[in-house]
Formats: sequence, C-alpha cells, structure tokens
Amino acid sequence: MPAPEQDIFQGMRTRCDQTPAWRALQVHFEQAGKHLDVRDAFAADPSRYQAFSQEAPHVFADLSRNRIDASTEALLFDLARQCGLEQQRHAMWTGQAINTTEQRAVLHHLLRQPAGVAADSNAPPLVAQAQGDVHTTLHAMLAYADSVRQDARITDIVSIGIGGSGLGPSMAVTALEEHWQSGQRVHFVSNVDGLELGSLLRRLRPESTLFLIASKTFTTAETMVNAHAARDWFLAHGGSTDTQAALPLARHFVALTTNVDAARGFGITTTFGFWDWVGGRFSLWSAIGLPIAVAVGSKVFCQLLAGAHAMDTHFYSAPLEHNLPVRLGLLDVWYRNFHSFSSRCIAPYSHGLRRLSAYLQQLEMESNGKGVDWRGQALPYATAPAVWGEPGTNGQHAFFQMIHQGQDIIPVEFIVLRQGGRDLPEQHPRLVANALAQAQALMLGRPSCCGHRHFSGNRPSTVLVLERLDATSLGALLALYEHRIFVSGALWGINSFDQWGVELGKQLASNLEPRLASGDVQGLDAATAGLLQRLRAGVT
Ligand SMILES: O=P(O)(O)OC[C@H]1O[C@](O)(CO)[C@@H](O)[C@@H]1O
Repeated sequence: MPAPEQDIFQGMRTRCDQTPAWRALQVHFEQAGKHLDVRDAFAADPSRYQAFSQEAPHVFADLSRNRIDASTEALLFDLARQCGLEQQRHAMWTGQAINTTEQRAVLHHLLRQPAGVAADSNAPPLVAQAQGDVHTTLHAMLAYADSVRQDARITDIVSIGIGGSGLGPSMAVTALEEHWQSGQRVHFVSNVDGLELGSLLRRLRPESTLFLIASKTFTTAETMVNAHAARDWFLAHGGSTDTQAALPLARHFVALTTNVDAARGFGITTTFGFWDWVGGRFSLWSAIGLPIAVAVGSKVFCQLLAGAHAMDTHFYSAPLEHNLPVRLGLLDVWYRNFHSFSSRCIAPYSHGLRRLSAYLQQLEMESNGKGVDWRGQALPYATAPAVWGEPGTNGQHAFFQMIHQGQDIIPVEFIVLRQGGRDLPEQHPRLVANALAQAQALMLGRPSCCGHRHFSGNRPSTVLVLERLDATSLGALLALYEHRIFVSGALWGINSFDQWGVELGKQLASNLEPRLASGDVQGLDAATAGLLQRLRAGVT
C-alpha cells in the first residue's frame, strides 16, 4: 500500500460517508426516500418519464420506475461532487496510477480511442506511448484475424482463458452471432474440469484447429493446465515443436498476453500483447478480443470499439446531471447504502445477450466487491450488490416469482432491443411486450387483491433500450457498465481495479492439490482434512 504522503488521491477524493451530502441523504431517506411510491410520483408529475429518461450514445435509459425523485438525484449529484468524482474520472483519463495497490494506470478507454487524438497535456508520457502501441497492436491483430478467417484450412478456433480472458470474448461472440460469416467455429474453454476441453478435443483435428491462449499473466493455473493439455493433445496427434515440421505448434498456437517470455517458453512464437494498464475484466477491447475479431471480422470489431468510444466520450464530457453512467452509478449507491438492496437482476430480453449476466458478474463484483477503502481502512457500509440474471423471457418462468412477491426488493434492469434479429422477426413484438409487462407489473402491482394474488408493486426497475443488437450498440452498452461501476467505486472510496480477494483461494488450491495425491492432511483444519480424505479416492 502507498504511504499516506504518496496518496495520489490526496485532496481529490473524499469517502462518501465523510461528506455533508451523505448526511443529507440519510435525512432525506428517513423523511421521504424510503416512503417514495413510484405510482404516486407518476400521479404527481406527468413529466416523470421524460425527467428520468436519459439519452446516451446508442443506449436510451428509462429510470422513471426507480425509487428516486428530483431531490434524491440532486443530493446524489452533490455527493458525487463532494466525493471528487470528476477529479477521479480525470485522473483515470489522464493515466494517473489510480490502481494504487498495483501502482498501475487504468486506461482501457485508450483501447477504443481513434488514432490521432492528442494526449492530455497533464498526462504522463506513458499515455502518448500507450496510444501508439494500441494502434500498432490493433492493426497487427486485426490483420491476423482476417487472415485466419480466410484460411480454409482452419475450421475451429479454441480460445483458452478464464475470468476476464474468457467471459468478455465469449459473451461478445455469442451476442454478435449474426456476424459470423466465415463458417469457422469459435469455442471457449475456461474450466479446469477436463470435461470442457476433453469433450471438445474429441471433435477436433489438430491440422484444422487454431488455439488462442488468452491470459494476461500467462500464469493462471486453470488456463495453463488447459493450455498444456491442448499442447499435449496436439503433439500426440502429429504436431511438432519443430517450426519446419508439417504440423508445427508455432502455427497452431497463438498467445494473447502481457507475458511474452512465458508464451515463448511454451513454444509460441506469435503473440499479441497488451499492457499492465488494462485490467483483466476490462480487456476484451485489447488482444484478448482476438477471438471476437476472428469470429466477426476486423470491420465489425472496429464497430464494437467505436460504440464503446462514443460512450467514453459521453461519460467524460456530459454534465453529471445528464450523464448516463453517472446517473446509474449514483442509483446503485442509493439502493445499496440507503435502501439496503443487496442484489440487482440483469434481464436482457435478447437471446444474443444470454452471457451478459455472467460477464457483468465479474465486471461489477470483482471490481466493487471490496471491504476497505483505497487506504486499506475498513468500510462501515456495503459495496457491490450481487449481480445475477438470465435472459427474458426465460427468467419469468424461473425466478421472477420472487422478484414480484418475495420479501426482498430486487431492482431489475431490463435490456430491450427496438429491432429484433433476422430470425423469426415476427416473434420480436412478443418479446418486447413481455419486457414491458414485467416492468409494468413490478411497478403497478395488484394491491387490491389479497392473499396469494396480492402484488405490492412499487418494485423498482430500469429499462435500457438499444436500437438493435449490433457491434456498435454492444460496445456502448459494455462501456456504460464499465463507467457506471467506476462511479459507484469512486464514491465508495475503493480500488475498483484490483482483485486481492481471489488470491487466497488460488494459494490454498495449489497447497491442496499435491495433498490429494499424497493423502497428507497434516496441519489442515478438520473439515478440509475430512473432505480431502473422502475425495481423494476419486483422484488417485
Ligand atoms: O488473464 P489471466 O492472467 O489468466 O487472469 C484471468 C483472471 O484471473 C483473475 O486475475 C482473478 O480471477 C481475473 O481478474 C482475471 O480476469
């Protein structure tokens, strides 16, 4: 941790609970906020829908069914200003090392910035250097992606990576299915459970398979185990480490990593790199996005970047009062810290967005699931909610019962497309009607009925509207979520860009794996020892 005198946030950042606005919000919540009924608010204000709608690039948001009014939002904007949100945003944008526990800048927005934009005059030299490196790597990666798409010998691309090195690319490739045109199949392997890779390898031929090993560090245990298993399979089926051989490993394995040396040690000669200022969960825009570019082609990949850049510009330049990531991030703080809502449901009414919740779980919970502030001091308030969901309408027939009538209030985020996809377009209105009906039912309820048919209503939801599910809209939507998470993290005073919480489990797993073979339980707690003895029968 940096010593206090090195605190780069000195004078720029105040923790939310130490501001006058926080205390004003507490009073407002007790006196008005917790009693707000959205139905009454609509009755009192015919322009509520307009007042709580927000246009942003490629995304329209209806916030009107949330438990807020103009005075709530005004206090939340005060809170943002008193916490130094604008200064923190500027610090991120200009390349200050705001990831203080790892001493790193946070510059994923540069990955989608067009070439030729001048760096801020206050930015450290790293930024101008990074801008050049980004475009050099992007051109090389896109040229390679297009060459793979034209290579008739390659039928299957297998991307091996986990967390940020898997979730984003697999979600985006799934979402952009209508753009797959090359006829090649793109597979994603994350789990160290041999079933995932093993069942896939049974269907592949080494001469027509390209493996992309996606790992920022090139040390993540699951990815390395799977990469070595793929390598063993390749070599056992006619492949060779000799670059002159008929089936050279060097042509069928490519690395997407910041650790070029480790990739070389693995036998890989083609590496697309990125930089320590790209966090894993923010990396789909970098070389980690190569599987996306291979699936949809360079042109569509550039549209994804352009959509995200449009949202970046909005986030950086729109006044807080008209800034969609800011309004959503503030709503998240309001719900988590004043209403004590502990989860948020993501309900994309789009089959293409079926992997979005899984992606957002890492983005939000790994970023903001923290218990200490940037100085390492314990927080007296809650941070990230649990984020979960399923595409509509499937969720309606699974867990929406609880959202309508359960004891917990769970804000829902509906994501709705104005235009459906090319398949069975006549079904799209039914999908849209269901999304609208759910939001309507949550708000209106059916208070006149009692017993089992009683719906209390006043259950909050947000509706995000995209014109259609294309690369531009997707890029904007994902950047919206990235920035919204930045906003709530900035107010909570946490480091949204590290992930120390995953370290302990990794260390313990590497200690336990050899014990499963040896049966040595010395020094283990009784529960782990007991289970290890029970489970080792299956692994020896
Ligand atoms: O890309 P790598 O280095 O393999 O890491 C994969 C994932 O592991 C984590 O470090 C921890 O789960 C994530 O933050 C990251 O996205």
